[in-house]
Amino acid sequence: MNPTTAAAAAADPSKPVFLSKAERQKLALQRREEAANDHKRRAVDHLQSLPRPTNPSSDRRDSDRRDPDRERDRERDRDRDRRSREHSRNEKQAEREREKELDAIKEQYLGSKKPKKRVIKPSEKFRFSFDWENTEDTSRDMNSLYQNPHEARLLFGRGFLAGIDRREQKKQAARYEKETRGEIRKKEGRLEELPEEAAAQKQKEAAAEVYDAFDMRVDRHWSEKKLEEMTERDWRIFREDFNISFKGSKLPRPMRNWAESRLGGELLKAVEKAGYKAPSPIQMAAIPLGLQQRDVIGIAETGSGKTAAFVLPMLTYITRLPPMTEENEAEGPYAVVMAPTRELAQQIEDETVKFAHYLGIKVVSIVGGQSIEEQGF
Ligand SMILES: Nc1ncnc2c1ncn2[C@@H]1O[C@H](COP(=O)(O)OP(=O)(O)OP(=O)(O)O)[C@@H](O)[C@H]1O
Repeated sequence: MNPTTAAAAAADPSKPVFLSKAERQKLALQRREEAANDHKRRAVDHLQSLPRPTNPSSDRRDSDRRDPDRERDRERDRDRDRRSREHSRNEKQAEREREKELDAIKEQYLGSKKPKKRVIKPSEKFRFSFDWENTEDTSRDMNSLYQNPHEARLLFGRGFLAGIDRREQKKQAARYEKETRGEIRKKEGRLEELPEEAAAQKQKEAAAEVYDAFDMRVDRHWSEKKLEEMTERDWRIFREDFNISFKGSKLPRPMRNWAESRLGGELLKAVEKAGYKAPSPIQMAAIPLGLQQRDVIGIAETGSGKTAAFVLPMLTYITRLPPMTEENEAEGPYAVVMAPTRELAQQIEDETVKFAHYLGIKVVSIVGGQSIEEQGF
């Protein structure tokens, strides 16, 4: 406002006063500043009027400060709780350790009982399974032919079904025959059964009560059978009788007696002369394998005839080799048997000599600690 206008306004306030642009801008700025200040003041007033948030810890601290005894008591309680918790935790830990130790002892003495992993056979794994059971099928076959399936009657009651008690089948057949005869009689208008029919029926019923020769048939023992008559079952019983078990593939049958062994005639004579009436189980099992020149690990108790079990096939093999002459004698012995002790070496020599003697085969045992020249000749 210039001095002239200001003076004029002061002189007469009711009169409109001309304000220049600069004066108007200045006035507007002043008004805005006042409004902003006013707004700020109101906001501050509002904040101060709000309730102040209380600080609990500071409150507690204040009250604690006021009551230190109570705080000490509380601290003591907390300490006691902590100690009792620790104690029970330690006890539980000790209990667990004791149980573990007990389990370890049990496992050592009773053996572990780890559950075996069940191996699912491929046939079980890939078996096709229907979504429903056969019995759940409630649909009825509309064809009456299939509603009452006919029970098979083999050869009009004369045959037998496998797996079903033969006596039961005979009784059923006799009953069926009686019923059929009755129906025929009715059709023919006869009331009474003919005496021969009644007798035949009685005979049939009586026969159904007893086991016939076929039912009672008992298979012969393997020892009464020829080699070619032996069945798988007979061989199984034979192996069980002599406690013979094998591990390996393409195994030959064990020999049941010396006659069935494929030892040469000379050797069989030697066996007879040695007084070996029947082969021992290890000989039954190992000699056929030895004669096939297979590698064998034979396990049998001491004194069970293991020596003859490998010596006899060895001698059989040697008899097939060309005889020893001046030309080939330097090539070495026909066979070498190694033994872990001198006693065993001598024992094997004695046993081998029993048979080799008849075949003209020379046997020597060579042991450590003695002159080789002395032993070789
Ligand atoms: N089939 C047989 N019949 C009768 N006696 C036999 C028969 N086979 C072996 N013997 C005799 O049985 C005795 C023991 O045989 P052998 O020494 O071969 O047994 P072993 O199983 O080798 O014993 P070890 O384990 O002590 O070596 C020998 O005197 C032997 O002559």
